[in-house]
Amino acid sequence: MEEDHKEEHFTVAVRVRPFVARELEGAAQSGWEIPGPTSIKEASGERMFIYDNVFDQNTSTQILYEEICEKVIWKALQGYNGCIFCYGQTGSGKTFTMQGSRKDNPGIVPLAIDTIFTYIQQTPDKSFLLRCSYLEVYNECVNDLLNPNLLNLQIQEDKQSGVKVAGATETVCTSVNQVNSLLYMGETHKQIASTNFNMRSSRSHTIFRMIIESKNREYGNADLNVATLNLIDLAGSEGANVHGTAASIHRTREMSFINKSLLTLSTVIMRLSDKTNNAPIPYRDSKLTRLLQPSLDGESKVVIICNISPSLDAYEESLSTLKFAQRAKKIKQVIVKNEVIDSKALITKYEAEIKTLQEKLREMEIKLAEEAGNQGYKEAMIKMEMKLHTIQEEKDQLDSKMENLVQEKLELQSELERLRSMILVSENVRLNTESEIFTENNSKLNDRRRVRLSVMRDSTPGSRQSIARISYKPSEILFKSNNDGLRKFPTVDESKVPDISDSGEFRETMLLDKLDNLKELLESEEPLERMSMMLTPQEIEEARDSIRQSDAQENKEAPKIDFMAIIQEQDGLIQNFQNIIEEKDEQIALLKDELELCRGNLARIQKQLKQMKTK
Ligand SMILES: Nc1ncnc2c1ncn2[C@@H]1O[C@H](COP(=O)(O)OP(=O)(O)OP(=O)(O)O)[C@@H](O)[C@H]1O
Repeated sequence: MEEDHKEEHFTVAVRVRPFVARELEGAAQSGWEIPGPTSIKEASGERMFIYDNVFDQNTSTQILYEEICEKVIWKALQGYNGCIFCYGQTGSGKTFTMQGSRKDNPGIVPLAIDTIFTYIQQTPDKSFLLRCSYLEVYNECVNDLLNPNLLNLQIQEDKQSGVKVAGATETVCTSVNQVNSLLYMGETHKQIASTNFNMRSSRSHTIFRMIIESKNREYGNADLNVATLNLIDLAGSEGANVHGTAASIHRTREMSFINKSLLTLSTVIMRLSDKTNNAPIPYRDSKLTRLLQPSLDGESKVVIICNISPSLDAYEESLSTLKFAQRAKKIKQVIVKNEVIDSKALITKYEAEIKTLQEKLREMEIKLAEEAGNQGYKEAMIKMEMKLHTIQEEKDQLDSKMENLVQEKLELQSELERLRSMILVSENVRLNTESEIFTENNSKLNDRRRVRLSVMRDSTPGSRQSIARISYKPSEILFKSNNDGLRKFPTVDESKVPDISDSGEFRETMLLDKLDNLKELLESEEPLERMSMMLTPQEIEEARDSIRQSDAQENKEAPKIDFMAIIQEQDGLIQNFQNIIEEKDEQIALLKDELELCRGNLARIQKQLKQMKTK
């Protein structure tokens, strides 16, 4: 059940009716003044009372209803119990306020019926069930006003449905007219009698009860609310001397029951207003308070309208009513909403709640998926950027490797060119070698060649490649050694040296002549001395050493040079270079493929990244 603490739920109002004809016939002296909308004061004294509302003689029931009653009806339509009752001495205007005159001054009951049906009409998303009963408590008996045969009905109580009148007629009403018919029928069965103060005095407490069931159409029986609205017209209290001697025993008995029940009501109200008193509240002391218990002990929105006569003649009764209202004013009420605990309705309600929760869950799942998607997207971006970076690095490395390979290839090609030029030199040598082999009769030339080779060998020990590195200059012969750079020997008169570009045997003869001359020069001391102008002392010494070594070698049998082997070795070397170049070419081709792949990946990843960033 849902509690509602926000509003004041126990409203106490005072209504002062106008003077009636009977009173106007007399002095019609006013006993009360109404200084403001919430206060009432003794006309001839200083006593003043404050309530939630004080309505003067000129206030219509319609205004009173709208001010304090309509909200109770609205609450009942939302599932909160409501109770409106009129309290006051006989002839003070209770019935006028509660029932009114149907045409000119409708009372609270018809106005409430109008409100209920108008609301039902204007609320298509809800369905309602309205059940009406009309009861009276007369001489401590509960009678059914809708069925005069149902008298002295039993009040039953259980935790589930609260206080109920067993067997009371409950008529399902579907229209205003139907309810009005019921009211009319009930009033015909009411205990009415003539009193000194009222020609048609209600001798019973009447309770018009409407049970309003409402449910939201969408959820079936879920959210089924049931509210009980009690609209009570109490019998008027009377003083013992009211009927005077004319009062019959029957009327005295009536009066006794009325006063007793009103006294009990007054006690209950007093106890409810005094929270310091923990004694049980005497609801059971009267049928009226038993029936009103659910409304009074905190389950209903309650409005008490205390009706008084304006006349000074009724001062004591009016004062008594105002005191009762003062006690009631102290009651603090917290109301609760009644929801049906029917298992079927509960299942439907839980199903509706599950459905709502499932929808919420689905919404959350979608949200989470979107967030996860965003997260995944971010992670994918980071991964791709890292991959892009790695591929970029790989590409740079491949570029640099490729550059190195191309450089190596160029160097190799250059070396190959040089080797090829060597071949040319070797071929020349081969030609000479062949002439050496096949021209046996040219012994002088043969001797000279032997000498030349000997000199060359001595000058470049252990290196046959150095032979290929011999270079000719007009003024000197240079022997380039792998180990110690150049050894320089001066030639004879430069002007007489023929142009070495001349080919053939002449060039070789000239060279051999130069060598012969050099040898001769080196063999004598004198020429060496003369050569000192041209050579440094160290060079002269080196030349002498060379001659000595040469002499020593001359004594031995000069080894025969295998020119074919040298040439073959050169050819092998060239072949090796060619192989290496081919290998490099293959590597370059592979690298090119890899680079192409890298470029493709790079472009793809960059495109993906661009797409992701534009999302
Ligand atoms: N506000 C009012 N304006 C005009 N007439 C009123 C008003 N209140 C009451 N009356 C008239 O006063 C008379 C007594 O009113 P009513 O019958 O409602 O008193 P009551 O408190 O119900 O009395 P009882 O307890 O004896 O039934 C009626 O004639 C009624 O028309």
